[in-house]
Amino acid sequence: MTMPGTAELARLRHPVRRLIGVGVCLGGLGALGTLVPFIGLAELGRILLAGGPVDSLGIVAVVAAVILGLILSWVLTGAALWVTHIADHRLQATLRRALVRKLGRVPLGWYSDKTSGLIRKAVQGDLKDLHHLVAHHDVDLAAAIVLPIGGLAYVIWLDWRLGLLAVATLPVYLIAYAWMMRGFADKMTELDTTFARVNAAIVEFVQGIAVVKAFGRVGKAHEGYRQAVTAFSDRYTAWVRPLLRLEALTSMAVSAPVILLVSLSGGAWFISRGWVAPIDVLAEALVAVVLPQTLLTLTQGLTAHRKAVAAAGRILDLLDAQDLPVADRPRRPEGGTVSFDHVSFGYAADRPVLRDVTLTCRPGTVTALVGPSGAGKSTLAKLVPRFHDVTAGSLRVGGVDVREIAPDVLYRHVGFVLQDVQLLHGTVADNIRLGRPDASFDAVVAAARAARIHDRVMALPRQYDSVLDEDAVFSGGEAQRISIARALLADTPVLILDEATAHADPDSEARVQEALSTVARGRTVLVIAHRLATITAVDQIVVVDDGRVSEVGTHDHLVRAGGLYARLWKEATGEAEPWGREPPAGSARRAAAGFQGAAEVMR
Ligand SMILES: Nc1ncnc2c1ncn2[C@@H]1O[C@H](COP(=O)(O)OP(=O)(O)OP(=O)(O)O)[C@@H](O)[C@H]1O
Repeated sequence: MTMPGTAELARLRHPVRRLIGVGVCLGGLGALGTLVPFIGLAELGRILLAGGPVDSLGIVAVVAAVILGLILSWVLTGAALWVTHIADHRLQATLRRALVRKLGRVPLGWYSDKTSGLIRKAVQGDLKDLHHLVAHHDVDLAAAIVLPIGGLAYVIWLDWRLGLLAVATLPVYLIAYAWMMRGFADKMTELDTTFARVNAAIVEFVQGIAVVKAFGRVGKAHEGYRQAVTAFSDRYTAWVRPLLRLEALTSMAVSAPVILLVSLSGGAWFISRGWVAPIDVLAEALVAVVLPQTLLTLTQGLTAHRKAVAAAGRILDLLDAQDLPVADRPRRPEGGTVSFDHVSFGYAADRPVLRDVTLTCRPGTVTALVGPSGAGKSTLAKLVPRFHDVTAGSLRVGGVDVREIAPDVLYRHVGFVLQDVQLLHGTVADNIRLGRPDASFDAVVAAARAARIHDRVMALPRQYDSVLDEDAVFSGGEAQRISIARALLADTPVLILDEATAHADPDSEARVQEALSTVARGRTVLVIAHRLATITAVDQIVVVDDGRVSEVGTHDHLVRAGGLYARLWKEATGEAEPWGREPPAGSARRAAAGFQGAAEVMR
C-alpha cells in the first residue's frame, strides 16, 4: 500500500477543496478572535492603571470589543467546523459513489479475498477515518498558524523585545519534540508490523480453534499469541518509556507557570531598563500563555491524522485499480461459438500460466477441461467472461473478440457457475432472479425445478420468500443448485461451469450433475472437470497440461491414445485397462450420468 503524499491527499480532497478553503478562512479568523479577550484585558489594565480620571467610555469600548471578539470567535470557529463537516459528508458520499462505480468497472478477476477485505475496510472504516483529515485538520492547522502569528504580531507591535520574550521557552520544547519524533515513521511501521503479528495470531487462533482443540494443541496456539503480544508490548514500552519521561520534562517548558515566570521576570528586567511599560509585560504574558495551546492541539490530533492519511492511502489504492478496458465502438456477438486463437496469459508478466492455446467450443456441445491441479483450467475458462484479458492471441465469443464486446452484453451472453457460489442476503427467489430481475415467479419455479432444488425450497418455512441465512440455510451442494437455477433463468448462450469438488456427498453430487445436464441443453458449455468420471460422454475433452493444450478428443479417443488423459483416467478409476469403455462402478458411474445425460439431451 502506498502512503499518500501531499499531492495524493489534495487529489482525494479535490471535490470539496472550496468548502475546506472556506472552513480554513473562517477557522483562521475565529482563531484571531480568541486573541481579542487577551488584548482587551491588557488594554483594560492600561486604561485602569493610567493616571487621572478613569476613562469610562474607553472601558465600555474595550469590554464591548472583548464580548464582540468572543462571540465572533465562537461563531466563526463554529461556522468553520460546520462548513468542514458538510465537506466531510459530501466527500464521503462522493467517495462512496466513486468506489461503487469503480467496483462496477474493474475486471471480475480483480476480486479476491484480499481486495474484498480492502473494500470492506474502505467502506466500513477508512471513510470514517477520513473525518479528522477533512473536518478538523485544516481548521486546526489554520488556527495553529494564525493564532501564534497574530499574537506575536501584537506583542512585537508593543515592543520587539517582548516578542522574543513571548517565544523564549518554545525552542526548548520544539528541539526536544523534534528529537522525540526522530525516526517516528520507521518506529510506527515497526510497531504496525508487530501489531499485525498479534492480529494474525488472534485470527489464526480463532479460525483454527476447532482443529487446534481437536489435536489438543490449545497450549501451543496460546503460546504463539502470547509471544506476539509480548513482542509488541516490549517494543512499545522500550520506545515510549524514555519518551514519556522526556515529554514530561519538556512540556514543562510550555506550561503556564513556567511561561509566566519567564515573562514576568524577563518583563521586570525590561521595565527596569525602561524599554517597556508594566502593562505591556502583562499583555505579553497573557499572549505567551496562549501560544503553546495551538501546538498542543496539533500534536493531540496527530494520531487521528496519521490514521486518516493511512485510510486515504487505502481508498486511493482502490480508486486507482485498473478498469476493465472497454471498446469505444462495441460489437455484438452473434451466436455462442467460443474460440481461443493462440491465447497466452499470465497473472504476472514473467510467469505465463497459459501458452498458445487454440480451441473451439461450438453451440450445443459440452467441452470439458481436464488436467492436473494448477494446469490452468480455471484460468482458461475465466478468460471467457473477462475475469482477465489475454496477454497474447485472441478470444472470441460469437465471432467477436471479447475485448470488443460491452461488458454488460458479454455478461448477458456468458454465464458462469463457479465452485465458490455467492448467494446474496435476500430471498431465495431474488437469488435465482439475479441475472433476470424481471423474471416471473413461474419462470423462477421452472428454473428451480430444472436445477433440482425446488423440493428443497418448498420445504423451507417461507418457501421462495425465505431469506438466506435467516430461514434459508443451504448446504454447499444445495447452494450450487441455486446458482445453477440462476444460470438457467439467465439463459445465456454460453455457460462456464466449475464442477464442484467440495460436495462429496453422493446424493448431492448426483443431483448437481442432473441439474447441470438440464442447463447444458442447446448451449455452448465449458466445464472445468475435477472428476473424470463425470465427463466421459461429453463432446470434447481438452487436456490442459502446464498451461498448454496437450490433447483434444472424446473419452474413447483419448483413452486409446494412451497419453496424459489415459494416465489420469487410470489413476482416477484404478482400472487396469485404460482403454476400457465403461465408466467404473459406484459413485463414479452415478456421477457420469450427469454429462452423459447432457450430451444425450443435446443430440
Ligand atoms: N488470481 C491469481 N493470481 C495469481 N496466480 C494465480 C491466480 N489464480 C491462479 N493462479 C495460478 O495460476 C496457475 C493455474 O491455476 P488454475 O486455478 O487456473 O489451475 P487449475 O488447473 O484450474 O487448478 P485446480 O484444478 O487445482 O483448480 C496456478 O499456478 C495458480 O497458482
